[in-house]
Amino acid sequence: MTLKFYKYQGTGNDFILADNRTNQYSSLTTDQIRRLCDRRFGIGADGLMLLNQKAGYDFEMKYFNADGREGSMCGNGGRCITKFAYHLGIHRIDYKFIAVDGDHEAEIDPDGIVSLKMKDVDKIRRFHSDFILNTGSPHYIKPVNEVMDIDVYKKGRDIRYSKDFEAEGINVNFVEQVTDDKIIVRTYERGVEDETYSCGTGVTAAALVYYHNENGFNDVEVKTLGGTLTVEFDRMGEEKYANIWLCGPAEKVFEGEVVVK
Ligand SMILES: N[C@H](CCC[C@H](N)C(=O)O)C(=O)O
Repeated sequence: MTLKFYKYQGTGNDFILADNRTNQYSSLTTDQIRRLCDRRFGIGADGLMLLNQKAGYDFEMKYFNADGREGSMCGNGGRCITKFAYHLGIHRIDYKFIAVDGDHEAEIDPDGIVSLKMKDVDKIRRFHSDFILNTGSPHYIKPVNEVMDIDVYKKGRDIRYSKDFEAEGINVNFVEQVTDDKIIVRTYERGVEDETYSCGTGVTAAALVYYHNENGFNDVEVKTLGGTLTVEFDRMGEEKYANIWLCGPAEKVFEGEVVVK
């Protein structure tokens, strides 16, 4: 099969996208997706997404991690696929799409910034001196000093493959607070099994945890290795977070065709 693909990135979290509205790519296998995402044998990406047709929605987002397996929600992916939908001619003021964790809304600013509404969060678990929560994907949040000096691959891997998380896996975020409304996040991603330049659901999780700690923000600027995102949300009483929006750039990098064997 020949795959017509589009490469996108959102703060350095990069994806292969394909228009699957006629189901022509639905038969892609785990091995084929893993190979396409491989940075030496393939196009190279943190994940692959299919844009599917879905009644009642502008589109459906089907997301696969770089290991070829279907992942849980991807925040940067959701922002990139919205831009992709726009480029395919699906023009809306308010996009409505469905992903693995349910319904999402998204908007594209005149300056190209894409904002994505994330699912509500109603539980943040304490785990020793760290935190665990699900923002569409499961996240482990570890507060640290000097996040740039951390060996994210090694330390992230140790947590991800520890007894508590080995079976299901978890995404591990190391977070440094810079000022009252600014944090830096570095993420070890499950399914990529490496550090990525940015993880949207991880950035969202980190922003919520810092509010949960009553540091008082509801509009948090988050720096990642690949750029800056903002997270806006309302805290509705104890441990209930709603109207969570993840905002930042999402750009097409190139497009092409590849023969998939
Ligand atoms: N990069 C993604 C997270 C992908 C989730 C995936 N790593 C999984 O746990 O299935 C993001 O921007 O939110």
